[in-house]
Amino acid sequence: MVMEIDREAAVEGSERDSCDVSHQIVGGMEVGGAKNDDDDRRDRDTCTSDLFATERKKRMNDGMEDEDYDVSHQIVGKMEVGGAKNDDDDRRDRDTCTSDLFATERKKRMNDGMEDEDEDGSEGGNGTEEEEEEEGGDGEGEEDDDDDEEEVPLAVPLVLSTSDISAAMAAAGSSEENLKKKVPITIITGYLGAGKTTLVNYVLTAQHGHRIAVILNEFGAELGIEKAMVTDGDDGALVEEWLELGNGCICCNVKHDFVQALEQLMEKREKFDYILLETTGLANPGPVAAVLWVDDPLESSVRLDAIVTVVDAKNLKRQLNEPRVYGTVNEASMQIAFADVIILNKIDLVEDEGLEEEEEEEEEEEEEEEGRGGGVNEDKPQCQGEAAAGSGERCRKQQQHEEEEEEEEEDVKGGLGGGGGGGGGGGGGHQKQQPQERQKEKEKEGLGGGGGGGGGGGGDEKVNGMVECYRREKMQMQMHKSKKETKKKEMAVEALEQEIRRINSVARIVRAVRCELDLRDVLNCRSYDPHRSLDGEWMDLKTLAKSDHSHQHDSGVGTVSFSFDGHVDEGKVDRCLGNLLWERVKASDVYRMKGVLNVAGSEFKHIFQAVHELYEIRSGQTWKGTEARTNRVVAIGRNLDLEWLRECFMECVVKDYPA
Ligand SMILES: Nc1nc2c(ncn2[C@@H]2O[C@H](COP(=O)(O)OP(=O)(O)OP(=O)(O)O)[C@@H](O)[C@H]2O)c(=O)[nH]1
Repeated sequence: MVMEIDREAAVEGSERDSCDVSHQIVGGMEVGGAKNDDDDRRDRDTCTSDLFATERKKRMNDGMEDEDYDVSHQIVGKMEVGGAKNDDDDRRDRDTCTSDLFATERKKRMNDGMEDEDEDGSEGGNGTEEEEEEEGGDGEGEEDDDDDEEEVPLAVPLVLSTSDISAAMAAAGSSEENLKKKVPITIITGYLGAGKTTLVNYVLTAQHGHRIAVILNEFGAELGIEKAMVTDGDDGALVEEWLELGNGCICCNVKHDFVQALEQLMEKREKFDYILLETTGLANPGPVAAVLWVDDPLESSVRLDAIVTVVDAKNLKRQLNEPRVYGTVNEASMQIAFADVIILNKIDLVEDEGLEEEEEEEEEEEEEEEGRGGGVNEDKPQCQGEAAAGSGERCRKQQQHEEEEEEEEEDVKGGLGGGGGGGGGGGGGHQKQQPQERQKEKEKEGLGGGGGGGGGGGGDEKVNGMVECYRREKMQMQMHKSKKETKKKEMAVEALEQEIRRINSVARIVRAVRCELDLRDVLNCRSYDPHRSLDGEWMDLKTLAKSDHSHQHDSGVGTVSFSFDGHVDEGKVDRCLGNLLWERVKASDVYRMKGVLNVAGSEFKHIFQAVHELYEIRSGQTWKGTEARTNRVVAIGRNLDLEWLRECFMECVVKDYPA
């Protein structure tokens, strides 16, 4: 089953009253005065949202759980718009969900050849002007250019089985072909100053063979600034098309404008084959992603490729812990939560803050070990091959000590030999020799007598030796220091990755400086492609969900994953997902979800996915003979309770289902 949004429908939703649309859907339904003005978007949104919520609640009350889980169908028959409209408690903007249903309806109607039937769900309902136009239309569901004559999308039952999908595919060409026709769009999000523009510039100037259109979302006052920062190349050669969205944040007040602007951009689609969308630093990518996540193979001309979140490695901790008004979520956490790919940028600026203690302890341990073993430590600087001369001071003292010893010996010998000398200083004076050898040499020197003046030369060599010793020691110290620094930095970066993982345990993390990375990490990721093998998606989904798992950041945002056995009732899972995403039971807020289901009566794995308030359940590949038919679920959101979520899903398991 697919719950999706249609951009056209969304445009319609923004251009006219959504309640009006609902009115068309349900035929004789009373919508009250909501139809009139389009100056009050909030009312409209509430209205459409409530249509959905009300219907769901009603269905539950009516004990319809065991019926066909055709939510949209039920809505057509049972919506009560008037009362629902005033439910101010529902803060969520569900207009996308309703748009989605409307679009779905229209598609289904086309597939079913129902154009001539009365769709309004109320017998004998009056056909509206729009419906009449649609009936007389071309059957392709094309929008009429004239606003006044726009088609009205309708809600209908939608149960996509594999055969439905195959049929749709066959009608539209193969999925691969179709996918190619769609323009991929990558959402680039990230906190203020994280490096989003740097990434856009990097992509634009790299070799990838794409003709790229860039969409920039800026706050009104900044309009033009962001564009000026993007490298456009000579004569604008690097950017095929621009789209600037001002007047606010794309995730809230310019969402509708965005959809419209995107439509206009798509009219020039022959000029580009890839879109990069850079959001403002404070954007919540969820609603935008939901708008773009149009998964039907027939309808959309764009496909959401991936949400790429750029993270500022230097400031991440501070940003994640920035206090927020109670009940609201830190944008930085949200952006990480929604990500398919996270670029941990600016790692050149990562400092080893907070690691001193750990590091000192480590150092102490090393030294202790050294003291115990007395052996050579490769990391430690050594003086002229001497083992474990740990510091310049030690080197100097050791050398001084050896020199003094030598001088003493020489004095004695000089006295004995009667002819002073020191015999040439033995090439540097502090070379270590076996005592016996040294003794022999000294004896020779003494016996040879004379040789005065050689001592001076020996002194020079000693100085040279000292210099050489210090030079080597300095080099070794530097190497040691840089090794230590690299190690500390590595530990600091790992700590940041762990922090990210506590929020989103499944996104791919790519480290970068100035966003220089392998372009395959950000382009054509196909993160939302239902035909892609599960192995490649949210990389750890398979392994992650094998055992129950719950990570949560201090902000309350985190990842939970679990698995369970049994055959599930798809309809129940559908309702379960609806509840989780729309009802916010137990104050939970699910941002992203993915999973594999073992659906009763099906030989196919069913893959479900949720983004913001939209979700889909699709049948995928067949279960292999030897494969364990385990249900697996991964969810990212706020205040997620593993046990409770697990229970919700477990309730969907069909009891006594034959093995
Ligand atoms: N040292 C360092 N600086 C970086 C790196 N990446 C980006 N910068 C710098 O960080 C600053 C902000 O980068 P932008 O790309 O403008 O960041 P942004 O996310 O687009 O910023 P806003 O649009 O203001 O939210 C610029 O001065 C960049 O040159 C990096 O990896 N290391």
